[in-house]
Amino acid sequence: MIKVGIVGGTGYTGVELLRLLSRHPDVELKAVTSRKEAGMKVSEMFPSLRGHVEIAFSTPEDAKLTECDVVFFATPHGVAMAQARELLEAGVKVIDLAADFRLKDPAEFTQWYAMEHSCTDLLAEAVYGLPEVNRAAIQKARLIGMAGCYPTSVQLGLLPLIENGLQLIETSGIIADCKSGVSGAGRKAEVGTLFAESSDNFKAYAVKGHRHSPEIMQGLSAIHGAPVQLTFVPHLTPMIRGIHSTIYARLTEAGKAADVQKLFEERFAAEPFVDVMPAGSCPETRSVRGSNTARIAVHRPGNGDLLVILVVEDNLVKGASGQSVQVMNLMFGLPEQHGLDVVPLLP
Ligand SMILES: NC(=O)C1=CN([C@@H]2O[C@H](COP(=O)(O)OP(=O)(O)OC[C@H]3O[C@@H](n4cnc5c(N)ncnc54)[C@H](OP(=O)(O)O)[C@@H]3O)[C@@H](O)[C@H]2O)C=CC1
Ligand SMILES: CC(=O)N[C@@H](CCC(=O)OP(=O)(O)O)C(=O)O
Repeated sequence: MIKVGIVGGTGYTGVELLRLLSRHPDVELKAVTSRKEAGMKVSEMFPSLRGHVEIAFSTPEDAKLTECDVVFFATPHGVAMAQARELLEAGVKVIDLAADFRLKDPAEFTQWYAMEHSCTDLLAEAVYGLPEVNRAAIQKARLIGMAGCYPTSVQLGLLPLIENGLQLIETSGIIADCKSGVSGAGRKAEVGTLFAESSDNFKAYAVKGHRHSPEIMQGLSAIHGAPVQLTFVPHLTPMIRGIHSTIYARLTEAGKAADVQKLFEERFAAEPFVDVMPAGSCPETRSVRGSNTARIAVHRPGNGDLLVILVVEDNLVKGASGQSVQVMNLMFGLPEQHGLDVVPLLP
């Protein structure tokens, strides 16, 4: 059994990890932390886990994390980088759901996250947690910086078109118009996520620049092998879960001649968690709710030169906790689907 620790078990991604790992056949939950709720039984705080999770929250200091095989950080940015070195030195694998190990350039990290990076020497070793791109490296890794929620959807939507230098779309001027449910902002109290503020309302935010822009461009440029430029605009929608990304890209002459539907179907045919929908489809966020699946549809309106790619995912599952369980499975040589065989919840 893999001994698992979770730092930050009271947040939305933490409780989602608990939900998934409690059904995982190869996992033993050793420690779940909360500074505020230490001592309380997990199932007392989250009755949905009664009968599934028996342990109580402990403080990060009392949690005996060095006795685990792997520790997930479901914490705000800046927490994992303070503890990663000690855990790695104790032989514990680290999976950070926050952004501490996503950006390779520490100056860029400081620019977007307004804090110094405290272990820049680990940045080169850290592997970006997006299995459809980095599967082989993840299998060998001991430190993972999980892909962000929006960046997962945008990179999956563009992957088949630009991989390994492919020139099927113009690699500058791409637009990613993305919408997220409110759980994307986390469980902490904030005015913007109050019911009266976020329900019956719809708005863009961070239009001037969102911290996922550099992550998306770093990832796409690595996939392409040359710079990729994109404008990313996030929106807050009155849903609880879900991300819907609409990506606009201009086809090159080679792209106009290609069968893009077939290209997507073939690229993702062997991927357990990416579903390419039939031509003409419009995927809905509720078709992936609670599951680790991303669904993609490709359109070419009016047979023109603009490609429109639609991607939906559950921000808390494929966008965070589910994908990190997928990554854990790869790191421990387990079947990728273990613990993730969940049918989406309707309505
Ligand atoms: N929500 C989403 O859709 C996604 C979130 N993420 C990322 O995952 C991380 C967690 O997000 P989310 O679950 O939404 O956040 P929440 O705000 O819901 O939860 C944060 C958790 O971290 C704990 N925590 C806060 N500060 C510290 C600290 N200094 N040391 C130890 N524990 C701490 C909190 O518990 P306590 O204060 O009691 O210790 C709480 O359990 C974030 O970095 C986020 O960016 C990634 C993808 C998607
Ligand atoms: C709706 C909402 O507020 N979403 C968050 C993104 C989700 C998140 O927490 O960020 P990571 O994926 O980087 O970990 C935001 O825009 O800041």
